[in-house]
Amino acid sequence: MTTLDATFPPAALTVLDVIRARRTVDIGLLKPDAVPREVTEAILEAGIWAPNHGRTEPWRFTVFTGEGRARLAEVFAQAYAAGTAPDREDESALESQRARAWRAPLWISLELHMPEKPKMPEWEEQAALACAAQNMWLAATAFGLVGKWVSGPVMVSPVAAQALGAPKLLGLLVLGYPAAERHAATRAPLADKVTWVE
Ligand SMILES: Cc1cc2nc3c(=O)[nH]c(=O)nc-3n(C[C@H](O)[C@H](O)[C@H](O)COP(=O)(O)O)c2cc1C
Repeated sequence: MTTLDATFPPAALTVLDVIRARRTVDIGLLKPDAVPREVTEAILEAGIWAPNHGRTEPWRFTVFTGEGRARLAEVFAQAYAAGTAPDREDESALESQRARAWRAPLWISLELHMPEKPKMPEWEEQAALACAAQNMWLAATAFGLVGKWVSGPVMVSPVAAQALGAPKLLGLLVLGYPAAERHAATRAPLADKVTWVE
């Protein structure tokens, strides 16, 4: 993104600022402080305003917070166990899967529900859910939250999806207040990615 132009409308400056401020931060760098319910609801509301082709609204979210994270801990353990050969499974690995759920105050699952009679190809429904995820991440950023979209094998496991009652899981958004300064980020220059035809 180029330097912001102070003559841009205030709303544009705010949105562009929030987009630039969004940062992926490891769960180890989050404070344990809970995210207020009204903030979480505003974030979810941002999610459902994402574009979706054919008004299919293919997203469902499960919010894990507070003691509810015990359920998520079990989902992680179940998904991990299902993806690990029985002779390689060990109790300490299962425990660290469970412990992970408690290391962040807020988890939002990204569940894909294709319509019964699909009107659009699955990639479009996945793209719509990704737009919802980004909307939520940006709204969270505006509230001073940081976090990560997690999509490792456990996070997208069909076993985890089934435990949540979802046909497919595209991972989870994990959010919390930052315990440390935000790190700087870089992107390749715009000129490397854009072709102008004028
Ligand atoms: C679909 C998707 C899945 C991601 N999954 C992971 C993940 O499993 N683990 C991880 O550390 N980061 C994950 N990320 C975050 C990227 O690593 C991160 O966006 C990238 O490093 C750029 O950093 P930034 O988000 O701070 O700009 C994911 C991002 C996207 C869009």
